[in-house]
Amino acid sequence: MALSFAPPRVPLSDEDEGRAAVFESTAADLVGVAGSRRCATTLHEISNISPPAVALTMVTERKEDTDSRGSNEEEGGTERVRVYLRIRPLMEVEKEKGEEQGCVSVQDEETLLLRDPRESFNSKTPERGVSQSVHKFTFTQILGPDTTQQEFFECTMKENVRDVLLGENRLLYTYGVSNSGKTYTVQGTGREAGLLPRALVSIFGKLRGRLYDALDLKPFLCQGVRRLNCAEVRAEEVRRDSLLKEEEGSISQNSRLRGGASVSCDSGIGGVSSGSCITTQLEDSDSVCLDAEALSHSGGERLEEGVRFSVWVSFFEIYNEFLYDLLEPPPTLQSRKRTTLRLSDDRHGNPYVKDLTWVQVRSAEEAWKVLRIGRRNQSFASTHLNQTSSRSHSIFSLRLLHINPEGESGHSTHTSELTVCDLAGSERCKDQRIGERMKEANNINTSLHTLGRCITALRNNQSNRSRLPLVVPFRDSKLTRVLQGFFSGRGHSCMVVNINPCSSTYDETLQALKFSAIATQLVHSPSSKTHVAYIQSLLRAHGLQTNESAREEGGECSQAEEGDVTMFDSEELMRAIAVLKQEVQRQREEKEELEARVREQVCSEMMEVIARMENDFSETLESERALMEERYEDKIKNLHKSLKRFYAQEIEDRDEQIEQLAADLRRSAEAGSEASGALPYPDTPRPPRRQASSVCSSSSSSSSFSSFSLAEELSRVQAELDQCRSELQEKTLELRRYQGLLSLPAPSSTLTSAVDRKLEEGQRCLRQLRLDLQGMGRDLQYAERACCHNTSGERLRLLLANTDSTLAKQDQALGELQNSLLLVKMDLRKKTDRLAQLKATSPPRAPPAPGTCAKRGCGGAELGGGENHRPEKRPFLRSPVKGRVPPRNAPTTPATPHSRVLHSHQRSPAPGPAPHHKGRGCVF
Ligand SMILES: Nc1ncnc2c1ncn2[C@@H]1O[C@H](COP(=O)(O)OP(=O)(O)OP(=O)(O)O)[C@@H](O)[C@H]1O
Repeated sequence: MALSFAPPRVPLSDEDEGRAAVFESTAADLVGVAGSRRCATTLHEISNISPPAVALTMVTERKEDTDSRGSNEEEGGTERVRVYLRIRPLMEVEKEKGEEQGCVSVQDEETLLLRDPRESFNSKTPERGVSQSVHKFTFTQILGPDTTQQEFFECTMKENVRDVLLGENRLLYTYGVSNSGKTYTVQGTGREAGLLPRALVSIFGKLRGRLYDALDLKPFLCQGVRRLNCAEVRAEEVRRDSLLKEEEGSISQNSRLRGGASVSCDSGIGGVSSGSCITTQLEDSDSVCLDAEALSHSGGERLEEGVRFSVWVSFFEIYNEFLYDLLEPPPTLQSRKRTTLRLSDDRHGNPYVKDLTWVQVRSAEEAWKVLRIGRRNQSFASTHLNQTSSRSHSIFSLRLLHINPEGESGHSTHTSELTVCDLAGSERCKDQRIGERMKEANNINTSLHTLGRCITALRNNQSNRSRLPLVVPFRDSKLTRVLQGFFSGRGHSCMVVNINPCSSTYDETLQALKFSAIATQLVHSPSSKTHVAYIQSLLRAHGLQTNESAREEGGECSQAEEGDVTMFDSEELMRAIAVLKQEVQRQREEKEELEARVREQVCSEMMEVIARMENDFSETLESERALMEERYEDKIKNLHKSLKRFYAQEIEDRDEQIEQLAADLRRSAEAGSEASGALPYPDTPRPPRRQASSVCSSSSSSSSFSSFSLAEELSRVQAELDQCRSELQEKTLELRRYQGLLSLPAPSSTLTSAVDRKLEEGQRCLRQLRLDLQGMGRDLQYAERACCHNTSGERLRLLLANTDSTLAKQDQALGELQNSLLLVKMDLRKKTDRLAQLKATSPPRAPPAPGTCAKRGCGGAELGGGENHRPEKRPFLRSPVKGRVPPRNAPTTPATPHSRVLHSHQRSPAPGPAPHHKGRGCVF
């Protein structure tokens, strides 16, 4: 087994450290809570109001005191609970069993490392997914297996003894797994006396010559009873009994146990003889060897002159949640049942054991004998872990009565107490197979668990002062009730954790250490004495004077610093309560104000944060928007470019077509001029206007009317117009030919002039049409631009309306043109009639010369002939909008292509190939 204070002899190799996780189960980091600024501030505030009560009836060497406490003193005067760890050595038997697996190693004086052994429950059920883990614990001090009892006493108990002599209350309790050495630590064996006998020797060594004569105690008790609590009153009774029956037995007159049991105290053996080592022989098999001289002179404190002491001891156990007085005689055969004791609260609310026997002792030996008697009555049993396992929690208490018979205010008293608690060892219930042992184990574990809960709750209350304090479950077990006072400000506690390094009890050891890790975080509760000074200062601050302060002013020595609230009479207490209520009210108001301020600040900060967030958000949005805009600009540009390209191509194609048509036109015109008798109608088939407009209408019925269809329509219209123009030109030429052929009489010249007028009108209309077409071209370009820049339907609709109106105008112009042509036709018919009349009246003419239009009846004979009389049967010019000339009396309805589509529910004719017009026989 490797255990030392130097760097651990079983160090973790690099490899190990890499593999094994270290769980810091200690409060090393949280220890700061104890000395945290908040805690320190709180206590500092209290100490401002109420300066710490200066001790007692003793003059102490404070410097040394402070030095010796060293780092345990936290800032602000708060002291951390001291937790010592003692590791017992492995026994030979245990070594033979292979219990030594190096699971316990000491890193330094304060740090312990536990590494899971192979067979431990912890390694089988990995914690946080780590199969083998190392646990780290920190303690006030770690004492290894080589530590002697004397060293351990010096380290742990000596300070407690000094404090008790100074008038403080102290508790030392041992905690650990069964068979870990708790009883050995407290009581010791053979020459290895434990803490308790050493403490007794130390105390009595200090009190040598200062013990109060028991017979003289009576007047003091009468005077000082006001200052004693119930337990002390009980002690007084014991004392009285003892005095009344002093002649009984061989026990010395002031050493009598209640209930008849007596301790035979042979002063010849037990006397504290100066100088050498003494041995108190209690039983043949048991002896304790103490260096009394060394112990009695080990402290640096100096007792105050004139103060005398009276020492009382008690010893009881908590077995299966029942309290038994260990100084009571064991049950006889007749009365097998042990008497149980009850717990009560004194008038200050402090629990005490009712009817407990207190024995006044005058020497360490007497006290030790009392302890040994009690130990005889204690419950021990053999378990699988320990041959003499304690089955109960045993509590040994020593009370010091500080008496100052020559004090200025008469007999002043003060009580201090040293309690040493040897807790029963925790163990696994399943290991106990006997019913009684199992029950004991259950009760032991339950009470230890409650102790753990109390310490955890205390720790939480100390570390989270802003929250509502948790209820500390002291009442859940007898053990915690008995020890309650030491955790609530009546005194300080100190814990000794015992462990054995056996691997078989590793899991229990780990649990015990985890519990102790919580205890290391505890801070001692402020002394209840400070309440007295606090109340006094409060009353003084409110201009109220207590009797105590009046006495002080009268030159009397104050006892307030030593006393508790009982030193105030009821009136003073009522005043103090009223003042405290006011104080509570004031603090509540302050708190509310503070809360309101904090809320306001939080609100304003939140608003700022929200405003900042809003700004950031809007900036982000803005940048996003700019980015999007940029992106869409690019997209629009690209679209614009591609549209431009597309329409440029379209326009190019159209221009080509126009050029082609123009070329065709020129060719046909040339052909027409060459062959004057040729038919005046062009052969080029032309899609009917109506169909074109229907196609246009059908395309316009689509909601996504595109400019492409407009362009198509436009090109189609343009083609038609070109065709019309060419036909018109042809007809004009034909007319001129007719004019040339006819030598009209004078009255006919008026007719021809009218025809000319009409023709001019037709030409004007054509010009107008051309202009409209140009306008449409412009609109088309504008539409293209609109498509590139703004594709909104509204603008398209506007363009469409413009185009429609242009088309309507065009239709109208065409209609007018048609009318004009009809008039021309009528005139021509009249002319023909006139010619026929003229022919009939005039002499026959010579046959027409070759080359004239005999084929088409251009000659006079033909003109009057019936078979070739087609001109009057057919229209002179096909209407570009077939059937679109409304009847004269037809109602005026919107007739634009777009409006037709919008206002009509008739299906548009399906777009198809333009019907081929068969010659000039087409009827409009
Ligand atoms: N520091 C030590 N040095 C030598 N032996 C020790 C030490 N500590 C304990 N032992 C021995 O270990 C054995 C068990 O010790 P002890 O009875 O004190 O354990 P325990 O914790 O009180 O057990 P239980 O809780 O069951 O009562 C005893 O034989 C004791 O002498």
